[in-house]
Amino acid sequence: MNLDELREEIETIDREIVEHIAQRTYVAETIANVKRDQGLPTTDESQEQRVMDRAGENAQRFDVDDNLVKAMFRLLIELNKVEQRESR
Ligand SMILES: O=C(O)C(=O)C[C@]1(C(=O)O)C=C[C@@H](O)C=C1
Repeated sequence: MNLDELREEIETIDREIVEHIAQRTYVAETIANVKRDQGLPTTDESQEQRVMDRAGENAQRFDVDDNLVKAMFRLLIELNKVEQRESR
C-alpha cells in the first residue's frame, strides 16, 4: 500500500472510532435515564473501575500502551458524567 492508501485506511478507522464513541455516549444516556428513574446517582465508581480494568486488559491483549488507552477511557467516562449531570 502507498502513503495515500494507508492514510485513507486511517481516515476510515478514525470515522469508525468517532462512530463508536457516539454509540457509547448514546448507551450511556440510556443508562442515565434508567439510573434517574431508579433514583440512583449518576456516578458509579465501582463500575468506572470495572471499565478502566477492562480497558487495561484490552490494551494488553492488542499490545497497545495501557496508560494511553486508560486515559482515553477516563475522558469518555468524564464526557458521560458531564452529560448525565446536565440532563438531570
Ligand atoms: O455504567 C454506568 O452507570 C454509566 O453511567 C456509564 C459510565 C461509563 O461511561 O462507562 C459513566 C459514568 C458512571 O460513573 C459509570 C460508567
